[in-house]
Amino acid sequence: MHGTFDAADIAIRARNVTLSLGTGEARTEILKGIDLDVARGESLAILGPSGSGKSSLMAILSGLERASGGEVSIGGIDYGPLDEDALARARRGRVGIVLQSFHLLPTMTALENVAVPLELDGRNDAFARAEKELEAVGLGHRLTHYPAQLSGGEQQRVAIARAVAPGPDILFADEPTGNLDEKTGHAIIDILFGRQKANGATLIIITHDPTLARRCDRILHMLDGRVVSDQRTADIRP
Ligand SMILES: Nc1ncnc2c1ncn2[C@@H]1O[C@H](COP(=O)(O)OP(=O)(O)OP(=O)(O)O)[C@@H](O)[C@H]1O
Repeated sequence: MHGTFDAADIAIRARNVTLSLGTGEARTEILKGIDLDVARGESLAILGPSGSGKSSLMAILSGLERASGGEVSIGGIDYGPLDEDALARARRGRVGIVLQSFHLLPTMTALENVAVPLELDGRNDAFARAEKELEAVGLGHRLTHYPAQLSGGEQQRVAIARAVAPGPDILFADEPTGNLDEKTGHAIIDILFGRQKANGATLIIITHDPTLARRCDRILHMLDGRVVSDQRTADIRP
């Protein structure tokens, strides 16, 4: 396995992570023992067929969901003993997440969706910063629109602006270009990689796009709840 680093350089560490969901006969083993170290500042693409467990792994690594077994630590903090409040506090401002289903608040405008989390974090430049982030994703003209008044791709871009606005140490994105045309998709990816470089952030992207995967430092392939290959992009032949 690639990715064995000094403890201080590790952004994410997972050991024998398992996830089982459902009860009785419907109980399914979704993750079957994942071991993974991701270095600070590294970019990692997760590829694999539908249902292989990519989103489930991201949910656990980002702290949105609890593993059934094993250990997960982010930036040296062990998630296991933390209660929900402590976990939320540990993640706030340090972990940015862009999910497939955006999770925008329907009663807030695009600007408020990005600014309010910053405000809750105690930043007094929340609205100015949110406006800048929305301009960076090409939505300067949609600040006062509500999610229902935005296209899927525009909602995607609001979700990305919201995730990157606090300058997180670790950025997770689940198929960030899935709803975007090719040109907008490339622009969004440039923003994600730009942020990663500028902040020395760690970037983890689930994608079905091999070209996007190749822009990452490292590519992980999943199959049936397991990591079946883990390669540095520089070692992959063209
Ligand atoms: N709450 C649940 N109860 C039971 N099974 C679930 C639940 N959530 C997800 N699964 C199953 O877990 C497996 C992995 O799902 P996951 O969404 O992690 O896959 P994925 O690789 O991200 O797929 P995709 O590329 O389609 O998004 C799937 O077979 C899915 O049906």
